[in-house]
Amino acid sequence: MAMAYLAWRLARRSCPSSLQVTSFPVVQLHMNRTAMRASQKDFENSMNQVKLLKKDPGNEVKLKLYALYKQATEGPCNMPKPGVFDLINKAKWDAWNALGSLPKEAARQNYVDLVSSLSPSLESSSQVEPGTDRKSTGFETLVVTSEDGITKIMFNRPKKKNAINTEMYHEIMRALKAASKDDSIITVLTGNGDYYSSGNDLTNFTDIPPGGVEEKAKNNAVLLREFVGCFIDFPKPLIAVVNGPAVGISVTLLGLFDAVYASDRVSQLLESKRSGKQREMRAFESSFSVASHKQATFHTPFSHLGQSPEGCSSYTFPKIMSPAKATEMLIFGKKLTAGEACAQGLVTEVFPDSTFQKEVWTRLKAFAKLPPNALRISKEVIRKREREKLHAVNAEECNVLQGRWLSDECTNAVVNFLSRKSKL
Ligand SMILES: CCCCCC/C=C/C(=O)SCCNC(=O)CCNC(=O)[C@H](O)C(C)(C)COP(=O)(O)OP(=O)(O)OC[C@H]1O[C@@H](n2cnc3c(N)ncnc32)[C@H](O)[C@@H]1OP(=O)(O)O
Repeated sequence: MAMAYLAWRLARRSCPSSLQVTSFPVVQLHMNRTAMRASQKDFENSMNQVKLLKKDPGNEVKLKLYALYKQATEGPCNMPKPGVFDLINKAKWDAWNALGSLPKEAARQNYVDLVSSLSPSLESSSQVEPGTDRKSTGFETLVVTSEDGITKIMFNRPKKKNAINTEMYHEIMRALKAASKDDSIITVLTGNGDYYSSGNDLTNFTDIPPGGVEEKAKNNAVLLREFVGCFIDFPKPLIAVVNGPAVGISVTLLGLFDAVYASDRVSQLLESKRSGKQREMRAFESSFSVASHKQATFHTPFSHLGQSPEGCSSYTFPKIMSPAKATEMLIFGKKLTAGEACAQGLVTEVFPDSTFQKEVWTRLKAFAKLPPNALRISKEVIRKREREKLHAVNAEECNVLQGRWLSDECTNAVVNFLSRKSKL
């Protein structure tokens, strides 16, 4: 009996409150010990789950996981405190040391609880495994699905950063036309892989038809005008889920969307790059062996490419963010973080990266439960005032671009891009 009591006292002292022994029946102690063995098993499963995380949970969560792991396996922090300039190890030490004398079992349970709270990013989110160019029926460059009242059009050229080639322009138009007529309530565009889209596929300028570059430029201008027109006239709420960097036309079109959601990784990683700390941030990321995802940035390098704005951005961007901010993006090619894009009105809302997909899709499913006719009619009330103007702007932008595509500035920029790797 004395041994059982001793076991009970030990169990009582080290049991996390969730397993607190309140009475002293041996069977209760046995059940709790089984629960603790289960939590050890859960702990090991959770460690494996962390390695399978599809979405980077963010540095704060990774520090918590590190600290709980150390506390659960080694007990209270037993490392000497790193120097102030050893940023990564100092952050880790602080996180572990903050747990004080938390018992190993409690740390283990907290670790399991934390990993299970990340479970949405363990499930397949809206992403298809990058690199697996899974084809939907009828599309080569997109994955189009329709469920929960949402038609999702996912750019699916992840190996080419979802660059939009001629085929993809046509497929996006076809998918939008089908979505405007199907029984879905809202339509969502997003990217598969680490990029939302790197914009126009620059090889679009290389397959020259018999009529020469003039015919190519004219054909591209006709295609672009029809493509942007589909976004101007799209009748349902159109929402962008910007899962990674967006470049060129994939950015300018956002001015024609009804909502744009992006994750906050931008502020963490792009700003650390700007402050020269990116090396530390990359090293820190790799110490958690979680696939580092590209931060969502918004870049319109038109001048660098010898080109000019499209997607009605020459009209929408000054209206959305002021002429000066539009100039910084469209003329000088300033790359924005999601936070900056949100501050300037191009992005509607920024979400924590660790919960981005879960929060956004929960919200979109709620939107899709709203009365469809009210949504369409409300969008029409807003869009009809601008529709004629937007089509006129689109026509003018395409005419200007048709000339730009024949310029030496554009030709040189495209050649430089396409030949850059051959120099390596
Ligand atoms: C009908 C015509 C309509 C025209 C409309 C007007 C539209 C204008 C625009 O959209 S302008 C903007 C065009 N886009 C760009 O200039 C981006 C070019 N790409 C890059 O700068 C880089 O690839 C990157 C910063 C997006 C990514 O860099 P990195 O992470 O180093 O990856 P890689 O460069 O190795 O890219 C992987 C792979 O993808 C190919 N690729 C990426 N983007 C494009 C692109 N826009 N066009 C063609 N190919 C692209 C890249 O070449 C690599 O291919 P490889 O692995 O070498 O085969």
